Amino acid sequence: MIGAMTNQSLIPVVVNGAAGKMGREVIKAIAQAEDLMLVGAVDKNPAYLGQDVGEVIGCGALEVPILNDLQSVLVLATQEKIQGVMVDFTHPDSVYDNTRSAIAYGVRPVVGTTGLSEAQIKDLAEFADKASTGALIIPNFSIGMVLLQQAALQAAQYFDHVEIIELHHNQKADAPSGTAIKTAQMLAELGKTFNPQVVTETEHIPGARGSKLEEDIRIHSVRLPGLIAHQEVIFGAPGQIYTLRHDTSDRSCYMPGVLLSIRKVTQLTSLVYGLEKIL
Ligand SMILES: NC(=O)C1=CN([C@@H]2O[C@H](COP(=O)(O)OP(=O)(O)OC[C@H]3O[C@@H](n4cnc5c(N)ncnc54)[C@H](OP(=O)(O)O)[C@@H]3O)[C@@H](O)[C@H]2O)C=CC1
Ligand SMILES: O=C(O)C1=N[C@H](C(=O)O)C[C@H](O)C1
Repeated sequence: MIGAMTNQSLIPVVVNGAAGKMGREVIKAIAQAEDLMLVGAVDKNPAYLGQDVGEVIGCGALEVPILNDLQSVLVLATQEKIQGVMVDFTHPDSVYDNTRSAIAYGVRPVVGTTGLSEAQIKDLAEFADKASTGALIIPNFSIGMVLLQQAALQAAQYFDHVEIIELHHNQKADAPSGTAIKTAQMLAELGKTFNPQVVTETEHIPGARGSKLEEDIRIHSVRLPGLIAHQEVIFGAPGQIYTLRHDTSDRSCYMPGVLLSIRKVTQLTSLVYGLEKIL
């Protein structure tokens, strides 16, 4: 129980991508959280410009208009007594600039948008360090995915062969998914050699064997309407297959992780990559 909180003790939050699939869920979750206060909603979709974000998402007026200028909304967040947080669920093309802007304004970013390169994450980490600003980059906010990744790390102690299949709705802009990349990176960090080649392979159609990220770990991406977000990590050994699978059936599954991240980022002074590091 959080108890009676005055406006001055609430964490001010800006949501970027507020009218999108994830942004809408995040707005609802913030509106129901007693310790958070929505101070800004940003979206580039012109259909919603100037409209009350609560009305747009169907949860009743929240007295927060959807604006399209992130910088001016970040300024609003800096006028509160407590340092603000920006939650970003926008697009791979803009997430780097959005995150840099938030750090520059002293607003702590919680980044759910995928598609940042390793170099961009490194650069943002250095920028956050210099500014002593907490920042979170979380490719997947669901607890089920953290558990899958932990199980994969355990299984990797006993299996030398592994491939990843990620399956998403066909409105997804980036491939492979941020989650699949993070999963492959976590496996690679174990420092073992995966998938020793047993024959010389020829791809008669380029891409047939998927993309290869770290340590020869292949990722295969499926895009279909009807899917939300799914991932399999498949381990193979002579005579056996061990499959780990996570299925998302509703985007509400990400909200406990998003709320936790908003609260945790206020206690950080550097950038952290991955939900598993703040649980
Ligand atoms: N970390 C996690 O757990 C999860 C991450 N994601 C990631 O989050 C991102 C968003 O996903 P989703 O909500 O499904 O996508 P949507 O396309 O449904 O929503 C994105 C919203 O952001 C708007 N937008 C795009 N660019 C900008 C910008 N530069 N400034 C402000 N608003 C912008 C879009 O407007 P318009 O429609 O006009 O383009 C749209 O309204 C993706 O990268 C996805 O992979 C998704 C689910 C979970
Ligand atoms: O676009 C999505 O939907 C999702 N994107 C994230 C990713 O790229 O990993 C997280 C989740 O898979 C849903």
